[in-house]
Amino acid sequence: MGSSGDAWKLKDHPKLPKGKTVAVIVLDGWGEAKPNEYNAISVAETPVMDSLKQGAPEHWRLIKAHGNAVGLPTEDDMGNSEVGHNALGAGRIFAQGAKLVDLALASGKIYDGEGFKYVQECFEKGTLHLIGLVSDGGVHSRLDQLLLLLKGAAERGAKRICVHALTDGRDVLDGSSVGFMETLENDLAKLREQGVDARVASGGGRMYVTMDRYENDWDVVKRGWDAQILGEAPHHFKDPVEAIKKLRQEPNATDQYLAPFVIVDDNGKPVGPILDGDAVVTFNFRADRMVMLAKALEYEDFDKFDRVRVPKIHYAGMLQYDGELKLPNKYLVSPPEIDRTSGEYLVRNGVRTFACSETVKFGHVTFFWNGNRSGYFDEKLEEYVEIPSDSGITFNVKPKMKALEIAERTRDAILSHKFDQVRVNIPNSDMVGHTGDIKATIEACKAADDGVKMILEAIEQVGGIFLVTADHGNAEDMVKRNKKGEPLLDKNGNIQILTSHTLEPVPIAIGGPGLLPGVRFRTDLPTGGLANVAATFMNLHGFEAPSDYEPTLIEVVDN
Ligand SMILES: O=C(O)[C@@H](CO)OP(=O)(O)O
Ligand SMILES: [Mn+2]
Ligand SMILES: [Mn+2]
Repeated sequence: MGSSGDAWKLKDHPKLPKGKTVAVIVLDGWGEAKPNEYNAISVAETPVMDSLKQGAPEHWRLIKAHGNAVGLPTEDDMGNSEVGHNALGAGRIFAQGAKLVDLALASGKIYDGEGFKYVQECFEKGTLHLIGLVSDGGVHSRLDQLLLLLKGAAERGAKRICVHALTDGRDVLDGSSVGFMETLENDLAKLREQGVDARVASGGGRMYVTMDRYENDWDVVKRGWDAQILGEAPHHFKDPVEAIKKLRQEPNATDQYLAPFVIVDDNGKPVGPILDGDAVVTFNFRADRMVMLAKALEYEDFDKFDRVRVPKIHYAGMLQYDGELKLPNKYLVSPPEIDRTSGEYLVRNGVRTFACSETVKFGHVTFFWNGNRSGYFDEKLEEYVEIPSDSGITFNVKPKMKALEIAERTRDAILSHKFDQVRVNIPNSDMVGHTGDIKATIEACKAADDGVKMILEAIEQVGGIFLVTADHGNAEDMVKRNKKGEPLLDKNGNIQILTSHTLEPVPIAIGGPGLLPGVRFRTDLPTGGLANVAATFMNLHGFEAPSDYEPTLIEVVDN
């Protein structure tokens, strides 16, 4: 595609005009649930979002943001930013990494590919290292996939295997890392009985070790490098379950922020630094938080931190994390091929596009939005602005994050009249929601609402159109619940805080002075989801969406 201009040409919408400035606002982690004390969004002062809701059903409705609607394996899979922004930007539902890996493992095809063969070359003499997130969250990785991969690799000749485990507590309950590590240890023990020297070699909390994203804080990746590659960490343990239990007792320790540790033998020597001749697989399927480590492992010219020692390894990702950068070069499962995104179509039809967020979500409205592709389609027509995020803090400390700055830059972009589409991600409800701090999350939701207000005011001034939605739920439910929906208590009688995303639907609202009076949400698409949004805003730009896109959510009635 793309060689001929005609292939990209979008049909004019029969009724809707071109040339209106359209603001597409994504509130990250903003779902819809019944008001109650654990619904930070309902408790927070959010006059703008509340007023949009008054527009239901014509200009406000709910859409699905989890499970099959975003290409995840089951309806029990909560949504996440990767699949959410992929669906929003691509306008179609693609089988996502989680599902593709499931299929490749079930069919055994994962072992037939070039990627596995490449790592397999090291099995005779070297160690196979598996680095990734150990939980059943299903957002970045899944423990059951890791266990299958361990078994499969052992059956195919791996004699020595080291797992470098990152603890979660963000997609799953805080404290659950102990149980996941026990499960992993159990399986490793079985492999040891079969004569495979299989063990955990290092660990640390995902937000403090390895899994930074969008180059917000390279120290995070360095801490992982030191533990995983060099075998150096401030804490030494003989047993990984023991390690987690002990480190969780440190002040403010959580699964997400657990200090890095290495496992040592009876002589105090690290059991699994990564050495020349070893194989490495990063087993997360999701891209954003693996790209930085992949760069450190793969790039010869790398200057983000001193790697000290760069082992000669055979490295493969579970997936290729960045198709444009071909990073990593080798991978076990081919990623979804998300082509012909709305971003590319609109730019190729002359829509001048501005995208903005702060660092921790910047790639969401650029990279994920554009089908896991970095960079511009057309530099002359696009501008992507990244507001630097705070680093080295948990976001409950500064719940306003950069919402104001994002809104200001977006307002200025709208008022400049240089853009036809402005697209933003406002991260507060998600990033602060993940800390589990309800009070801070309430402040975060207010800050997000203030940000929306500023952007809508600018749209008002230029006679434009807005579309406000979210990528998945988070802040609308901060407590773990039983099947009846009642809050669950822990053994001390405290509520169990929910730090993860949810299965809730998300709102979508349209409006602004540029919206023709006859435009309203259709009533014949009750199960609409995030993938229906792209066709919707393409219409608002005056175009018909390509015929294979999920249908638009709007219709135009003659008044
Ligand atoms: O922080 C992240 O990596 C995920 C949760 O694991 O959140 P989001 O999908 O909203 O980016
Ligand atoms: Mn998100
Ligand atoms: Mn999130």
